[in-house]
Amino acid sequence: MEWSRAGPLNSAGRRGSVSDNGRRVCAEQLEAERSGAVLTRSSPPEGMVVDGDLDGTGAGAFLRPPPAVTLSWRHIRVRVPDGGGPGPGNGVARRWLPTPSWWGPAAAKEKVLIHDVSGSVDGGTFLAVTGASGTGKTTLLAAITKRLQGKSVTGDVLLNGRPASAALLTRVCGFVPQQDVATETLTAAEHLSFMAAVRMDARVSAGARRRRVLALLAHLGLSACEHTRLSQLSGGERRRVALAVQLLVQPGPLVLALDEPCSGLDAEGSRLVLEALRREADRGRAVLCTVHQAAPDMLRLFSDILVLAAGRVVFHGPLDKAQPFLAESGGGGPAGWTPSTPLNSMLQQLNDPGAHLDTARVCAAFAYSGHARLLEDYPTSEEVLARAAIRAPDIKHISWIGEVSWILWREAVDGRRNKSRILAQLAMFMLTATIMSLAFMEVSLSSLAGVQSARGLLYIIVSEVVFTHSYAVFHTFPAELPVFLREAHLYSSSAYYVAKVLSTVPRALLEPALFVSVIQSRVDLTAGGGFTTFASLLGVLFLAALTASAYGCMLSAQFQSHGIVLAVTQPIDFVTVLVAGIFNTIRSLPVYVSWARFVSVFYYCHELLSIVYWRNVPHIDCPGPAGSPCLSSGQEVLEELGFDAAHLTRDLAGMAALMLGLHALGYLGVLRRSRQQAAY
Ligand SMILES: Nc1ncnc2c1ncn2[C@@H]1O[C@H](COP(=O)(O)OP(=O)(O)OP(=O)(O)O)[C@@H](O)[C@H]1O
Repeated sequence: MEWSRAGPLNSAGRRGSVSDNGRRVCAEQLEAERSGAVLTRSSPPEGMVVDGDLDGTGAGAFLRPPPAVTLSWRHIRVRVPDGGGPGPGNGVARRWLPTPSWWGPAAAKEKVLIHDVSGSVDGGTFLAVTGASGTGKTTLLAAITKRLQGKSVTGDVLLNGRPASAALLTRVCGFVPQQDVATETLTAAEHLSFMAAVRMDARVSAGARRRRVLALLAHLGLSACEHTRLSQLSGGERRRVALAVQLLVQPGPLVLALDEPCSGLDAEGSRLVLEALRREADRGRAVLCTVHQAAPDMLRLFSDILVLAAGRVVFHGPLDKAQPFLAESGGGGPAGWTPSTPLNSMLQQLNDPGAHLDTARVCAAFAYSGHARLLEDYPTSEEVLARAAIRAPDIKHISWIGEVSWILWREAVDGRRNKSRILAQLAMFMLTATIMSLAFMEVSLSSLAGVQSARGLLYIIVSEVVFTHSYAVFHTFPAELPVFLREAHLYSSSAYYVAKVLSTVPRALLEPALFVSVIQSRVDLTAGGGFTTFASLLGVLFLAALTASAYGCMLSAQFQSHGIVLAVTQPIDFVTVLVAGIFNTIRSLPVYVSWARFVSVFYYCHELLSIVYWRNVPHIDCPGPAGSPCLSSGQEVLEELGFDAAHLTRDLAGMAALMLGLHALGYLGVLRRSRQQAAY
């Protein structure tokens, strides 16, 4: 098979013309914009705007055509440790357990997902990466955009013939994964506004950002969904919102890579998405997307196709060359392809494991074709090297405070949309307070029983506030991890952590205040100490709620799953409650246990509340028979508990230090996560 002179990789051939095509389109559009003409290049669906003021600045999208770009990859090989094999030796267990012979032979050490794949895509090209499920389409897409983590990847990725770093590719190559994750309660416009704020140049005004968002929504046929929550969008609308996010920054990504943008969509939804992508390619971007199965009329939207089978290339080249190549190299085999077999049915057979095709034979035919050699040589050809080196766009990022503010804004919107859950939690908290106030309203300090009840009440307040505020945030980071990892390159981890912590503050202030106010309405929590004592109690509980929430943040930032967080907290809760002076006096604890009180929010809070309460009780009646046990003052109660009124300042400082220490650990947990798994 010989099509090298007409092939896409030939300097005089189609790739050159596709790329030129992209520039030509831009020039045409520029001319049209100048003359005020309306462009209708690719017949958009109704309601979809092809052109317009996409940058929201009045300049028009095409005044800045993207530079000519060629993304190439050479000898890409992706390997993973093979965790398969017989017996329970998979994954973590394999590393620690010996492999007894009865589990069967040891499994191979690694599995190759992508075998020495080379290829290239120019600006102006719309490349379909297709193949059966599990053939490595997603892996290849992630490898050539350097988004792949945790797998051993070798080979080169080049931009205009020069080696491209992961950082550069992150900046110039938009990547839309198959399952896009976002804050689901936001509307399409809100989500885009947030993304515009953290992605676009900080010098772009808020008004221009807003116009850009609206123009993109119109451009992608999403104007009707402007105020629809992401969770309520259809699959196709959702994909187009994800595409809009990638197009926010001008001049936009030179390369757009999308993993299965049509998965789960009906024919109409797929058409809308692919047509939108086609237009992006027509503007000079290199657009690659994986497609599991594309109907013939969808396939026609692509200019090039890369067919994979078991991590090897079956064919990579212009769409119109695929059918003749496959007919020739696969002819005579069990498939019985002839020159008239439609490409679509060939692809279907390739995707069907039941067809038992000898894909190795077709792959070999491609590997030994002159075309495959051209694919390897093309990235460093004179034509490609003559193009300007690609540099990351000079974008001024918003300030750290700006990042915190925008993340807080998103938290606030999310909170507003979840207000029924928040109100239900508050109502339950208040119900608990009401029940407690009813249960303890008869408390009188004129007997030992009354003293015990007062001690019990203080402890229940401590445990209610601490448990509620720590458990309330256990889910925070595990639940948001996918969103955070997708966005980790858009804002700093510290801004994210600080915003998440700040968003817990209103609740930590409001709930204890309401809680003790409800109890105070029936039971005197000040022991006659008046407003000052009540304010002191509140202050202690605010600090305790903030520290408990710091503990929750720390634990949830360390572990990926909410279930693990709940499992880990149990022994920690047990020890920290044990040393809080509730079930035994502090004095009775052995040294090797009692030190734990200095990291126990229960201990600090319990001692502080006890000091604030009992120091107002100079005298307690001891009405029982002479010689019966008696605590005759608040001071004696404190001593009995093992507490000391002189610890007031020490405990306040200790609790504040504990809070800061827990947040430092929590932040380190978030930082570790952001580095371990980059956005994919
Ligand atoms: N970390 C890993 N360890 C072992 N195997 C892996 C790992 N990641 C991916 N694989 C395997 O690599 C192969 C390619 O996966 P990939 O997701 O790239 O396929 P795909 O062609 O995109 O499939 P689909 O169309 O179903 O999305 C699959 O067989 C998958 O099970």
